Amino acid sequence: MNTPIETQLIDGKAFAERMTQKVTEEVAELQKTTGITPGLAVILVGNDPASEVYVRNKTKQTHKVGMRSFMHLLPETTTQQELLSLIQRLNNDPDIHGILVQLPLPKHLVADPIIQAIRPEKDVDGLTAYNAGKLALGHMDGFIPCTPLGCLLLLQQEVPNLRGLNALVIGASNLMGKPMAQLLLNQGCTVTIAHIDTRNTAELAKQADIIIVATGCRELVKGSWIKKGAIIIDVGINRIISDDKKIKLVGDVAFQEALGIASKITPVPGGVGPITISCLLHNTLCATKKHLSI
Ligand SMILES: Nc1nc(=O)c2c([nH]1)NC[C@@H]1CN(c3ccc(C(=O)N[C@@H](CCC(=O)O)C(=O)O)cc3)C=[N+]21
Repeated sequence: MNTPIETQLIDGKAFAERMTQKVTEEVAELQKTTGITPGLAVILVGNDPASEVYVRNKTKQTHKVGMRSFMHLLPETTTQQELLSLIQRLNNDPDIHGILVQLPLPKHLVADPIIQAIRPEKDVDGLTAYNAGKLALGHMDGFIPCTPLGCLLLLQQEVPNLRGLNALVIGASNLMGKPMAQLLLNQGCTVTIAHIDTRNTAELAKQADIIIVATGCRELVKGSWIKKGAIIIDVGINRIISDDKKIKLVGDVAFQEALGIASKITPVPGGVGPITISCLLHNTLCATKKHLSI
């Protein structure tokens, strides 16, 4: 009864590369026909090492697809007003089609008013009330946050029809868990959201055909929580010091334990992370096209 099954690793890197390739071709085509180059502004406040890695990756990829990247690295001491002024400036800059404020912000800043100051047409992170509301209404023409969008595209590749499946989303953030749940609901899944106060997450997980976990809690999901044949999307990125004293990335799923139980799983690294960036570039291209009304 408990014979292990073969677990397939979902290659997020290959998926991301295909997506990025398509964006590259479309950017070239857009330039040829309109002379316009999509521009993405990324704002990073302070010097959180993990955020610096992501922002550097984003810049590199933005250039790779032929877009312009406008990087704003601001000191830890930046005030709320300074950040708001910068957003206003970027909102009005015709060379900029997408604006992303890297989260989390330093503690003295209040993120929500800053995010809400972004013009919804340039909100490639999909975090403004307008875009979040669109998604909640089931409209797919607003901007969808990059990580949940990437998870959905990946899932759709693996399971063409998601209708009627039990999906458990663990984590309820505005950036990931909430929009993920909305997307899965729109696809006809029966969606449960577990979060920090949920008392029976393991029990809920055992019922799930799909588990998507984004908590920042390393190896939270144990092998014993997983239903045989379930599909696991691991959004967690936790840095640990391994036995050989090297920094190693691990996800929110006890990966070794999941092998032989899950039918498919995304590895960390090389799973969801690279797709997030491809989706950001995709959203920036969409923002540029919308701006040009094409
Ligand atoms: N406003 C905002 N929007 C975001 O989309 C956003 C954010 N804030 N804050 C932080 C999270 C995290 N995030 C990642 C992007 C790329 C990788 C990525 O490339 N990961 C590689 C490994 C990179 C590494 O070495 O850390 C991988 O998983 O294979 C991971 C995570 C975007 N986020």
